[in-house]
Amino acid sequence: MLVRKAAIQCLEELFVSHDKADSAMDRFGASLDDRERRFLHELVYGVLRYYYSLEADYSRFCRTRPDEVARMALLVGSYQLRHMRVPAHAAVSETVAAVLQLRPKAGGFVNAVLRRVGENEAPKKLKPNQRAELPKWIYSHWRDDFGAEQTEALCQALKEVPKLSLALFVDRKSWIEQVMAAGIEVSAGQLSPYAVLLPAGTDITALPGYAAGDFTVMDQAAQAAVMALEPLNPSGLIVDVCAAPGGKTALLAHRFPAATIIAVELNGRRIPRLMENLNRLGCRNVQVVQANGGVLPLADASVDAVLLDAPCSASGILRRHPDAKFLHDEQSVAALSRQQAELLTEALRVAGSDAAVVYAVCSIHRQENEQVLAMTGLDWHSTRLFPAEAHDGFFHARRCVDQQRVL
Ligand SMILES: C[S@@+](CC[C@H](N)C(=O)[O-])C[C@H]1O[C@@H](n2cnc3c(N)ncnc32)[C@H](O)[C@@H]1O
Repeated sequence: MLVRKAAIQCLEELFVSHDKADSAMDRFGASLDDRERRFLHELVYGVLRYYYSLEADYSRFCRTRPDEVARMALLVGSYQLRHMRVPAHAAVSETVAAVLQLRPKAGGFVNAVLRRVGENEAPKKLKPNQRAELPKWIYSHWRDDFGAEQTEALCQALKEVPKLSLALFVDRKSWIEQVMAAGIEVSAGQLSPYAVLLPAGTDITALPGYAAGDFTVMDQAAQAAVMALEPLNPSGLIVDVCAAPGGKTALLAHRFPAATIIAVELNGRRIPRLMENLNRLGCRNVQVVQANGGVLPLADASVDAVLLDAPCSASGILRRHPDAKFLHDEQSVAALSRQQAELLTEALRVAGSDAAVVYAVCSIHRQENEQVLAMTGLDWHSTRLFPAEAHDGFFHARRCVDQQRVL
């Protein structure tokens, strides 16, 4: 009952205060033990993944619109009934017990509706966005931009639990052999020579080289953005703008060991983790600078390469962060698009005319992809990776060289 109560509180926090799911779980799950925290995670993430079909499901039995606590409880209860192997009577009674603690008056209503959900099959007919488990606005944009078939496939991929993807900083072939010898399923990723894929839920602390910092968790689609950066001078100056928590900085540092890398991060609270990660991963050629990527403390045309991994709406990684679909709307995406263009303009200022420049975001919305590039007036070679079984959704673009900057 305690876990269900925490799940209802986390979801309410997310929907009312727009807090991220992870920070809400830290707050409301603080007193839970490890097993309970895993259950809390499953409930909260499960509801966020299947929100639209769950809402369509229980709404059939509501005559009035439930208040927020009751609504969250109906989602948590319906998720257990439809997607978990919790006995139906426990799913209902434990969820109702949690509601009685939070909003006693809503207990009878939640009980009656959840019982009806349990007695009936899930609705067969859902609207396209409900089937896709997406807000209407995202579904319509994607269907218009990518077509119905591609949208269907990528939405299916977004419902799957993603594989564990690592960036490995030691010889990949022998590491894979070692892991296979231990009876763990593992394969090389196709998008980066550093990538390895393991089953979801693999305990990374049990993998070889964990203590030595031989790898970091990073989706191979994100690694592909780092691979796209090809400076003419691999021992020159590389700037990584928007660097924390430092996954791509670490990959850059290992890929270009003779280069000097400046990792720029605005948020001071994220810098200790960035430094800790770089230290743990043995990156000796990185200087961390706290600065605004929109006003870089660097002269014009002074660097050999820039990677800009801009803040975005995370639409490509919804299966890892299903809360992101509720934390953004069309207005916030438009604001992000403007911020991304400003950061990119500044990245181009510090890059020499023959410097390598890569723009990257973990969102696949055109507003955060091609529309941002269009604002530079330059030609770009861009790659949009749709979410798939073996990787997240990601977008990266490399500036085509041999062109004058038009600012
Ligand atoms: C997408 S995350 C970067 C992930 C990182 N590159 C990695 O691979 O681990 C975006 C980061 O940009 C930072 N950020 C946001 N606005 C910024 C700005 N104006 N200048 C510099 N950093 C910024 C955020 O604090 C966040 O740490």
